[in-house]
Amino acid sequence: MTENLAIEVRGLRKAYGTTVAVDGLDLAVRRGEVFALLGPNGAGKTTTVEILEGFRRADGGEIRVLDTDPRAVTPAWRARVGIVLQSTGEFEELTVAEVVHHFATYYPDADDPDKVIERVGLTEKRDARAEKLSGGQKRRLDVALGIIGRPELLFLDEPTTGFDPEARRQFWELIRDLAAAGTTILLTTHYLDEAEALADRVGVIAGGRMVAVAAPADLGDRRNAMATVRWQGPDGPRSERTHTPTAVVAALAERFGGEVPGLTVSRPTLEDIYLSMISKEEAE
Ligand SMILES: Nc1ncnc2c1ncn2[C@@H]1O[C@H](COP(=O)(O)OP(=O)(O)OP(=O)(O)O)[C@@H](O)[C@H]1O
Repeated sequence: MTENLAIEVRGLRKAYGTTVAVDGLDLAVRRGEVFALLGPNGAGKTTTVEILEGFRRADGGEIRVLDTDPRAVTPAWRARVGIVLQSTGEFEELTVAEVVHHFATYYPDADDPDKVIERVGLTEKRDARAEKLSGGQKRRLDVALGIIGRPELLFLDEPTTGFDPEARRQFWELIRDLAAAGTTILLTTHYLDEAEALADRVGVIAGGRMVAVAAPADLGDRRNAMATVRWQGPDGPRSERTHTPTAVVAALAERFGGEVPGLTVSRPTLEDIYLSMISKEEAE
């Protein structure tokens, strides 16, 4: 398998009874990359991620995670991988500081627990019991537990669900810091702006298969998608879809003899592209 890949998967398959959750999925995540998995509810994202984490057994396929098949993992491999699941909450009685200090003892080269508590923005809550935390604060604690072992590879399953906008921005900064320090990150998210803000590449899963992989700016040939030019005409709002928005704007500027009233130029957002991709897949 290829050396510079943190994750390499070919032909992954997993069924639950007659439900085929993952149906021949391929995935390659480079070392040091932030990779976001997108896909509708039930597409197979969590199943895939949990197989990569060694928590579920695949029915078939070749899988390498940090050069190891997760069907045969060792404690040494576990220590190199950080995991933030969709929900935890087994440590309700302990304080934030106690939980994080406790988890630090599991790892050979753990980070400083107080530093980690600060990084996730829980310093003010360090002595609060986990059961007293708000939903978003619990999620931050989950993230602290995912990164306390200084993982080479971090899995984040819908990490910012329940975060307020400020907490989300802080979390994004944390992810950028981790990525800048060389951590490979695989995240699943339903927030397209999050994928766009964080991911080097996104992979779209539909019906248990990978249907597209690209940088967010390139997904679905987005860079070359038609632009829409809008402006305020004498009789009301006007718009024109075009591959050459600059030429349209130049012509408008000439026609108006200067500033064009209400001028905007827009291209499809990542969400627009994603939704059209998914509806095409569902139609097939
Ligand atoms: N433990 C299980 N037993 C039976 N079926 C399951 C189980 N886990 C998942 N499935 C089914 O497998 C399919 C894929 O589910 P999965 O949780 O992997 O999707 P997902 O992409 O993570 O969805 P979401 O965005 O809702 O989290 C779904 O049809 C789901 O109902």
